[in-house]
Amino acid sequence: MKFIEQNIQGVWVIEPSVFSDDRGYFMESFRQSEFEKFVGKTNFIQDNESKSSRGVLRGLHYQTGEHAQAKLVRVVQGSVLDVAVDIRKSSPTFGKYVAVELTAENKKQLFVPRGFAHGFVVLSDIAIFTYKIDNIYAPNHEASIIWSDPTIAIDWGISEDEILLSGKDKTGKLLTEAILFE
Ligand SMILES: Cc1cn([C@H]2C[C@H](O)[C@@H](COP(=O)(O)OP(=O)(O)O[C@H]3O[C@H](C)C(=O)[C@H](O)[C@H]3O)O2)c(=O)[nH]c1=O
Repeated sequence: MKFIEQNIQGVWVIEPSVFSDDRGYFMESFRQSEFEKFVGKTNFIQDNESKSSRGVLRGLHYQTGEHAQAKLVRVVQGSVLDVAVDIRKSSPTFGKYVAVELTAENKKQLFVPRGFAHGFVVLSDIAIFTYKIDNIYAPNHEASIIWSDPTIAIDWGISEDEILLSGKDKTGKLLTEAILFE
């Protein structure tokens, strides 16, 4: 299992070791001791899964204040471009983002720390997205930043007319209006 810190401190790409044979493959998708050696103490308490079709963009989401969530995300079918945006006002990388293609083939995972907005866009016909979070779902403390925020200027890798959004995501706030982290 390889841990590669990204160009924003605290954001990690994890590449599990895959053992293939004539039956298929085996891999450890998560080992707490290894994870904590690189990323630090994290207590994941909830697993989520979503299925989406090509062009669906879920994000940019986060939970505010003490309800903030760290996420360990991966794709088990298809492929997505996954994006984590630093929205901590005091961070030297405030407003900067990491974008990584996560696919069922490359088996890459992305660790998104608390203090980040997170989202992904589906690049394959179907994508099944599964992830661990370290703080319980708090619907009254959810917030969204619009996917097309001009200050962040994310290159999603697909044309705007292909993007499918929920009603909530169509009304995400600009970074300049959003509730941020210290
Ligand atoms: C997130 C969540 C949702 N729900 C229910 C609430 C709605 O009835 C339904 C769909 O929720 P939503 O449209 O917010 O799902 P996503 O757009 O996939 O939201 C997620 O998308 C991006 C990628 C994220 O990083 C967050 O984990 C999360 O915000 O599931 C729950 O019951 N528990 C939960 O933890």
